[in-house]
Amino acid sequence: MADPEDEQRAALLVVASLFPVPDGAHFSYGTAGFRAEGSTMAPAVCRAGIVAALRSVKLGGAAVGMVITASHNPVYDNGVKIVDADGGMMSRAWEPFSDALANAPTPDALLQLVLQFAKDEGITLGEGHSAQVLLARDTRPTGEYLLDVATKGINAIVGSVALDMGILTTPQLHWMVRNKNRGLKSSQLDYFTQITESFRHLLELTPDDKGSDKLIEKLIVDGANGIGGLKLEEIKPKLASLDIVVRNSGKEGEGILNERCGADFVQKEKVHPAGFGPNDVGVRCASFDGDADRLVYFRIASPSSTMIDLVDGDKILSLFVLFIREQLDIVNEKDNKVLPTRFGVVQTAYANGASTEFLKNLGLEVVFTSTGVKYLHEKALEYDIGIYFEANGHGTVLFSDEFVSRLESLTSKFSSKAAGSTRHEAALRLLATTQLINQAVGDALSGMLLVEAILQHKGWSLQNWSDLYTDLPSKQLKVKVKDRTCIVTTDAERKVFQPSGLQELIDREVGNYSQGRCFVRPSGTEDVVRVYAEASTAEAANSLAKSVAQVVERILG
Ligand SMILES: CC(=O)N[C@H]1[C@@H](OP(=O)(O)O)O[C@H](CO)[C@@H](O)[C@@H]1O
Ligand SMILES: [Mg+2]
Repeated sequence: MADPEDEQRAALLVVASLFPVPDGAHFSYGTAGFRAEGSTMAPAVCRAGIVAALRSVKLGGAAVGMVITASHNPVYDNGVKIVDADGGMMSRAWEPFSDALANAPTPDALLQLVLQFAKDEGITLGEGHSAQVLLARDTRPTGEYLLDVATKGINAIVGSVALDMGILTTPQLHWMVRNKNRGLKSSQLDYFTQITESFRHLLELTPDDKGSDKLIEKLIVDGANGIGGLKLEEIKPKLASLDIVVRNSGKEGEGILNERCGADFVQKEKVHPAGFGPNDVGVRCASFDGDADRLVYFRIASPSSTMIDLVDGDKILSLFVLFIREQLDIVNEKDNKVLPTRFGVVQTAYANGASTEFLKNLGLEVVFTSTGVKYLHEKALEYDIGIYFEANGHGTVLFSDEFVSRLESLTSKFSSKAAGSTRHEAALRLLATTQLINQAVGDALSGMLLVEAILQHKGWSLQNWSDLYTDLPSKQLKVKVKDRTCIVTTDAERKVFQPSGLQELIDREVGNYSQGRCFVRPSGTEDVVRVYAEASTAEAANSLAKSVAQVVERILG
C-alpha cells in the first residue's frame, strides 16, 4: 500500500505540472481574490483550490467556498475568491500564502510551500482528515472550465471533497457556506424561500396607512446581463406584490455581461444602462453588478438626457440605518436596552461627504476602513448591529448572535403577552430583517428586497429617499504610473504617507476649493492609482481631481 504522505506529495506534483505558471505571469490576491483574463487564470484557480481545501482541513473539515467570478469586470475576465467557513472573505492571514502558492514557479516549489505552510499551521496532510469545498461560478464563458480546474486543485489535497453548487450569485454561495457550517438549511431553494418569505413578512407588517400605492409598485432592474437577473427572474413569481421588470436579464442574446450596464457602470458613469431609455423617465430603477453583490438605485431624470439621479450605496446605508434605528427605538422604548444597541456604521473614504455628515448628525458612530469589503465586514462585526456599505453598492447589515437570540426570545414573549402591540410589530420587523438581509456578505437580491420593504413601510418614493441629503459633486479618475505600490497610505487611505511631500501637494490643491476633499490610493484590483475628489460644484470636483491626477503623474511618472 502507498504511503499516504507519498500519495499526497504525488498528487500535488501532478496537479502543479498540469497548470504551470507561464514566464512573466504574476498573480496577486488583491481586494477581491485573483482576477485576470479568463484564459490565463487556470494556474491561480487551481492553486486557490489547494488553498481552499487546506483551509477546510485547518478548520476541522468545516465547509469553505470558492466562487469563480470577475464581478463587474469585462466578460473575458475571470477570477476566483475564497469564502471562509463563517461565510465571509478568506482570513487575511492566509493571503500571503495564497499569493506565494499562486506564483510558485515549479511543481517542486509548490510542493515545498504547501509542506512548509502545513507544518507552520499544524495541518497534518495525507490521512485522517476531511475537507469540503463548495464551488460556484457566474455566467462567464470560461467559468465551466475554471470550475473544473478548481476541482482538480481541491482534489489534490487528499481527503477533500469538492461540491459543485452550480451557477450562483456570489452572495448565494457565501450564504450557503455560512448556513451549512451553522447546521442550517443551505440549498438554493432554502435561500430563495428565506428571502422571499421574510420579505413577505416585512410587507405584512407595513403600517396600514402606508404601502400599496400604485405609483411605487413598479421597479425596473438592470441585471448587468449576468447571474443576478436570472435569479431574480426565478423568484419574481414569489414577489407578486412588486411589479418587477428585469432588463439585461442574463438570458441568451440579450446583451454582453457588464457591457454598458450593471451597478459599477451606472455608479461610475452616472448614466443609465443599455436597454433603458426615455420611456423609463421617473420610474424607480435598480442595478446589480455581474455577480450580484452590488446594488444601486437610480432614476432617469429627463427624456432628452442619459443622465441619472443616482441613489448609491451610501444612501442605501442611510435608509437601512433609519429603518433599523426606528424599530430598535420602538422596541427599547420602555425598559431601555431590552435589546443591545451598540450600533456601528462603517464607510470608506469613497463615501460621499454628505452621507457621513447626515449619519453623524443622527448621532451615530461612523468609522472608516480601507477599501474592500473584507475590511468593512471585519469592523462591522464589532457591534450588536453593524451596517457597512461601499459607495459602489456593496454592503450589508450584521446582527450579532447575542442580538438575534435576545430578539427571538423577546418576540416570543411579546406574542404571548402583547401580541399585535407596536413593540411586538417592531420586534417582528427587526427579526424579519435579520432573515432577509444576507449576514455573510453584501447581496443585491436581498438588499433590494429590504430597500423595497422599507420604502413600502415609509410610503416613500425614490425621490423621498433621495432627498435624505444632497450628494456633494464628486469625480474619480485613474492614473497609470510606473509602480503604483510606491504610494503608501494611512488613516483609512485618506492620507498619503509615502512618497513624502505628496500629501502636502494634495493639501495645497484641496485648499483652493470650497468643501474640497481629495485622496489618492493604489487600486487593489487594477494597475492604476485612483484619484477621488469632492467639492461644492461638479466643475470644481472635476478640476480638483484633474489637478491632483497631474500631481500624481508628475511625482510617480
Ligand atoms: C473605488 C472602488 O469602487 N473600488 C472598488 C474596487 O477596488 P480597488 O481596490 O479600488 O480597485 O473593487 C473592489 C472589489 O470589487 C471594491 O471593493 C472597491 O470598492
Ligand atoms: Mg461584484
